[in-house]
Amino acid sequence: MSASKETEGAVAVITIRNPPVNALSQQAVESILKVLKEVQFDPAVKAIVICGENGKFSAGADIRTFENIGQKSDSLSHFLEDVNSMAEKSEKPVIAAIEGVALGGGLELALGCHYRVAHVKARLGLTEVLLGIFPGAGGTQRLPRLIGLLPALEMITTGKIVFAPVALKLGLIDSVTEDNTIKAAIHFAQNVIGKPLESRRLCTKPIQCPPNMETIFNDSKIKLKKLFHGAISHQLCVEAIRAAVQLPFAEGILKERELLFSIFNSEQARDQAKARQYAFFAERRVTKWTTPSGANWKSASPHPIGVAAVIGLGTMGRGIVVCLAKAQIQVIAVEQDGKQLEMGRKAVTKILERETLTMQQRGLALMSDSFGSITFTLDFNSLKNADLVIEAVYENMALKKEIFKQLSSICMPEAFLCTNTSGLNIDEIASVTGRPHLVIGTHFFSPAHIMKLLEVVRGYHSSPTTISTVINLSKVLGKIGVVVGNCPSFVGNRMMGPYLHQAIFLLEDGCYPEEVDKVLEEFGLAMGPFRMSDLVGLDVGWRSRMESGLTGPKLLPGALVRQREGKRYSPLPDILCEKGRFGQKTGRGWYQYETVGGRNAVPDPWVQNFLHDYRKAHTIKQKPTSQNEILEWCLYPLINEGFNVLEEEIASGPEDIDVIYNNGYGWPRHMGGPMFYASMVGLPKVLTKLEVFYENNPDIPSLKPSGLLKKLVKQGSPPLKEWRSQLGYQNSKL
Ligand SMILES: CC/C=C\CC(=O)SCCNC(=O)CCNC(=O)[C@H](O)C(C)(C)COP(=O)(O)OP(=O)(O)OC[C@H]1O[C@@H](n2cnc3c(N)ncnc32)[C@H](O)[C@@H]1OP(=O)(O)O
Repeated sequence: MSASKETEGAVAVITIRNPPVNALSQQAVESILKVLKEVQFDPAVKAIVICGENGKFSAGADIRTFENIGQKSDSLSHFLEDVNSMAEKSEKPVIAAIEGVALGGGLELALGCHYRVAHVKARLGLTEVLLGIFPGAGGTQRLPRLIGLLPALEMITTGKIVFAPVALKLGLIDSVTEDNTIKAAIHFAQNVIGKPLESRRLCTKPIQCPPNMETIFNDSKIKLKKLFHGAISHQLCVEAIRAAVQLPFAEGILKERELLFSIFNSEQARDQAKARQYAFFAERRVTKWTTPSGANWKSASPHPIGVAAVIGLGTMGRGIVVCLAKAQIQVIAVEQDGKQLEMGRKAVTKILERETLTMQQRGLALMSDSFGSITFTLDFNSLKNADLVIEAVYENMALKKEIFKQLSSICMPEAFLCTNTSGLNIDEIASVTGRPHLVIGTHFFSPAHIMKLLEVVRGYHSSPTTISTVINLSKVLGKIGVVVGNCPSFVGNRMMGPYLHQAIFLLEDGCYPEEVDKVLEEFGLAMGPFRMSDLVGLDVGWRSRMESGLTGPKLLPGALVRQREGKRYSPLPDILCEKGRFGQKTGRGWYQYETVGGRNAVPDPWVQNFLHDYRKAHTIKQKPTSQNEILEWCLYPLINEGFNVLEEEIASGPEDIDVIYNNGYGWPRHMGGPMFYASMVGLPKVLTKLEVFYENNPDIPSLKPSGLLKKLVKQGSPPLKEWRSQLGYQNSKL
């Protein structure tokens, strides 16, 4: 953890060294300061280049030291600003040579330099806000001065990362190179020796501001509130940028400091920051997967995938083809019906065209000159060339088994066979093949080319190599793969079950869909349960309930309307489906939409009358329900199911569940994930509430508190990072 200096003629090169990403720890910053001072006073040095070791400039402050949030990151920013200020005031030109990443404090350091030279593949951003804080080392004051108010406002308030070509257009950097960045920066430095530096010092630069600034700031705050719900740091960013506009630089720096300090002084803001930082490390933690049998990420090496095949070109299949092609993997896309194949081809081509445009706008055209080639075919035999096959036909066990039987005989003996299912039994599918160890579940989320989550479902026989290969593939696809066990609905959807039932019971008891959705959306969920159900399609669950005899022709005669096998049951969604109200796809569901396929959910008087009549018919008394009761009634059973999932070793740790919810189910990151949220609320409180709920509703089994939750409370509610040790994964070799 140090910074070192070498000289190249009259140019001193300071290299930041703190593997793996040259994070700016206190020690690293001290070291940079020391070397920077040294070269200032060395008469042989006429210019200074600052770079990072191993192709990475710096990923910003060392987040590992933030655990003590309130002291460390706050003082670290002040300290880093001292370095930035020293570089800025230097009488010798200082050039940042940016390779890999310049993020957070890393970019703030580069902003303190007089010039910035970056490699074409470098990524730059002030990402602090995504960790619940904001740039506190001059970033909010310097960036608007460099690139203008509006682009700076966007970058700082959203944590947006830009690639070097875009950074060049924005004026964030001065030069882009495809060659050796440090050499290019040294060359650049030699050319600017002796040139006046005053105009290069951002602290002296005025900000170009549009006349309607107040409107811009207010609109920005409203937009951020919608986008990030109750997240405080985004709002504070706007205030800091307002200070940059209204105050001289030195006073702006003080205001930035004061606002950053206010985060550490507010319990809510501090909790949000902790949640976001936890979410960051949870995503890294899940890559170090482990299984109950003791296999883990270290015990197997992934196989590279050159050719992948996708069977079925419905919505999911098309999305999967797109993400494989974008990762430059050669794709064989198979359909059994000519018309479907043609529709699939057109849809994939259209998505890829859109993606190309987006990439060009993000300045990525240079890097993605080609997608992986795609062969669209009706010929199943072409699958013999694939290293890995992803079956993505609709959810029907008989059909999937038929396909896997064929795959077993057509594919190379070492080819991996994946099934894209949201809940079917992986072992049953694997059982028809001669290679169950190479069979695994890959639960993609819709739209598959956009959603980051991939639930990787290990079957009983899935080998560590198979798991490792698919986890590696998820990374290649830019996704986060989370290894889960094989049980009905796996982790995410299984936990959704009790949550959705609870929400529907609220409608029986007197609430309306929009009321329930509002509470959960204000909590921060991307969509409330009813808007989400309308988006997914109410018919999906209806079909599965008909299949399992809960409703429809298979329902046993004499079954009570609101009970199944002694458990509370609500027929409300079944009735909606019987009336053709499937959600957005039919223009009517829990809400009404302007058109079939419309997205703008409007409360529907028909639903309100229908609920009113239903309650009357079943003599249900309308109970007043507070916002807090709605929240606890819906979220605590979801969390409880999370504890069951952990106890049954379906998820290997709370982080796995939280990563699934943050990336697949629109859980607000500033709440960390459902298990983190439970730990913040306090396990005794969650348990007590569940006990009361269950006592009053013994016909709802999902309210019965999980054994693991009770055990943890009995043990004095240890912190979340210790829960894993209470699970059955003791034989893990981590
Ligand atoms: C000085 C105070 C002022 C400013 C405040 C800040 O700067 S806050 C920090 C802002 N920085 C960021 O938000 C960057 C966070 N990191 C990333 O986005 C990615 O890690 C990155 C740098 C793009 C690299 O991604 P990649 O996929 O290549 O690797 P991975 O994410 O697995 O990271 C590798 C290991 O490095 C650890 N790590 C990454 N960034 C930091 C960091 N800033 N501080 C500490 N550690 C960091 C990461 O946890 C991985 O560790 P491992 O033990 O291997 O899991």
